[in-house]
Amino acid sequence: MQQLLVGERIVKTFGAGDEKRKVLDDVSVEINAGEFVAVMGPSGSGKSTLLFALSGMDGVDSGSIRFAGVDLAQLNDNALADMRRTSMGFVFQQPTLLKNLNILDNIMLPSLRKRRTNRAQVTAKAHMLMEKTGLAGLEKRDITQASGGQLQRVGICRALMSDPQIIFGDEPTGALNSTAANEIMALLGEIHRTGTTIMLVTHDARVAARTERVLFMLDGNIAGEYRPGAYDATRDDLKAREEGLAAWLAAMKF
Ligand SMILES: Nc1ncnc2c1ncn2[C@@H]1O[C@H](COP(=O)(O)OP(=O)(O)OP(=O)(O)O)[C@@H](O)[C@H]1O
Repeated sequence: MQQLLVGERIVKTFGAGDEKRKVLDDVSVEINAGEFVAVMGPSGSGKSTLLFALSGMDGVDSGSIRFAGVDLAQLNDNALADMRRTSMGFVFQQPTLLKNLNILDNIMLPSLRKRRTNRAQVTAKAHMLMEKTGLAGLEKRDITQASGGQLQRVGICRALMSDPQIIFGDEPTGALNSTAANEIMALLGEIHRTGTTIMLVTHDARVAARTERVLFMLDGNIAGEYRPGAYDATRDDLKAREEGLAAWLAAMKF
């Protein structure tokens, strides 16, 4: 399989003097094109920091990050922002949406900010994504009137507008009840099946069990990895995957 994202010997510290803390401590990681990866680990182990570093949202002290063969350190701020906008999608625990815009406009907004935008094409694409993600009919709905699961779908549609090669998710199901979380994971599974690479930080073993590879972070490094199996798991073997992952996490003392 072809590598899409490669982090080598990443070190990242926060603070200074006595407060100085190495949050990423010589982390190396490779993500292949088309993979579905979860990052788990105790609170404060560096999961979000790793995600931010790999996506170029935050700089690192040392080490290298290559995305699609491009060393992020070689890009200036504009080129890096461009790469994030065109090739990466981001889904957070709570999507940052504008309250004075309806669902459709929230999905379209980042795409309309780009130069040389064809509004009709952007609108058609937003409608297509809303259809695919079960939001059809809610175009004009005020976002204050949408459920948590619907808002997360809006965030996912927005992330998909640029046809990203990779989607980074930081606890994308963290604010949802289990039904909505399952629906969002099913949706991410469908997106993955179309070839999009996905990397999710999650505390939820049921979420991680639906991915192909689970990285376990401890004290700023990857302490181990587990493969629940190929993604196209049936409902029947999901339970077995969850049990297998739970046993592995217990062995990792999580
Ligand atoms: N901007 C920052 N400035 C200072 N310290 C930070 C900053 N961002 C993160 N940290 C610290 O780095 C450590 C790792 O944070 P990070 O958010 O990566 O952990 P995490 O594993 O994602 O945790 P959680 O599961 O609680 O979200 C924590 O101790 C955190 O307080």
